[in-house]
Amino acid sequence: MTTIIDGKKLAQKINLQTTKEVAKLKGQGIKPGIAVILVGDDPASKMYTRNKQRKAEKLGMNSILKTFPSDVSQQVILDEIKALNSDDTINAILVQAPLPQQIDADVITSAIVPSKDVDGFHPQNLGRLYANQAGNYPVACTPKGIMTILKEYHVPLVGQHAVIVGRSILVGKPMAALLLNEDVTVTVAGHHTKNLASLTKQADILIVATGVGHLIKAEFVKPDAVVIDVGIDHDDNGKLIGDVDFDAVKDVVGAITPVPGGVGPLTIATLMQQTVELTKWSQING
Ligand SMILES: NC(=O)C1=CN([C@@H]2O[C@H](COP(=O)(O)OP(=O)(O)OC[C@H]3O[C@@H](n4cnc5c(N)ncnc54)[C@H](OP(=O)(O)O)[C@@H]3O)[C@@H](O)[C@H]2O)C=CC1
Ligand SMILES: Nc1nc(=O)c2c([nH]1)NC[C@@H]1CN(c3ccc(C(=O)N[C@@H](CCC(=O)O)C(=O)O)cc3)C=[N+]21
Repeated sequence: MTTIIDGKKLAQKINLQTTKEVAKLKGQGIKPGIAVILVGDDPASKMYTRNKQRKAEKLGMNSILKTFPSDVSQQVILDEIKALNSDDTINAILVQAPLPQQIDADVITSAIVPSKDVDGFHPQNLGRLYANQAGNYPVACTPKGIMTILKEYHVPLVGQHAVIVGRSILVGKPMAALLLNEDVTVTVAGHHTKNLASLTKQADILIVATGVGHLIKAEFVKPDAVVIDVGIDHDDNGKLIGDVDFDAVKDVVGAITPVPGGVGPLTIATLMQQTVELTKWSQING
């Protein structure tokens, strides 16, 4: 029997813990705050940022959304980040990807103070993750949420082979580091990878984050593998689909995340959880 991983249920469990943490901080006169910067008017990005805002408010946090037109200059965004960096009511800053061409994502990423970098994109935070440093620092929410899934479902990690398809700073690279830090053997594939199916078929844990709808078919997976589908795409009828052909793959593998209702809800729940963590760490570090 294939386990269909219930991301919504797990997200609710995390949100409940977050609500309790927020209440505790409230007793100390502290309210966690998150700021989201959205550039342009892509409808999907708008919807996600609105969802994040609503969730933050529901959990009792401060949430502000700063929107800018798609032709905004890089300097305007940098000035906004500077203001948020020194705003004591804001503990977490997220700049929604993708950014328009005139803005250099690397410059933006490095401008966010590492202690408010809720996406874990800042080179200092990424470096600490890759070095497997002890201590408190933020990690990209989607990979961190996937680790929560793997642990909740008691997926064996040590010595297992994970194949990650996709190598972005948002998902693939931090995912690889998190798994390496847990003694998993990791292979990372991208669009140049030869014989993708023969590679993914070797995976005990297969994590796919490409944005190519239904890239992974039944012949790409090993029986009993654990399949984590990060991708968000739409089919010809506008229906939301993942990177994995769910109906074809689900009967072959041991466990699988659906889209929707898998990784997505965990990303949002982890974002909120990490906003609270950043708030607590800022109290410790002053
Ligand atoms: N559910 C959730 O919570 C989240 C979902 N997403 C979704 O996940 C997907 C990926 O996001 P993100 O990482 O930001 O995307 P990017 O576009 O930044 O990266 C996509 C990656 O996929 C690789 N890729 C593309 N096509 C292929 C292919 N045919 N075979 C193998 N590899 C391929 C690319 O390889 P190369 O580098 O070689 O070009 C690249 O590394 C998107 O659909 C996004 O919407 C993202 C974040 C959170
Ligand atoms: N700086 C930055 N950080 C991000 O984490 C980030 C980003 N930029 N840009 C875009 C991607 C995409 N992303 C998603 C989050 C939640 C769902 C989600 O909740 N999905 C629901 C479905 C929602 C629907 O119905 O469309 C689900 O899968 O169940 C999806 C995608 C975060 N991203």
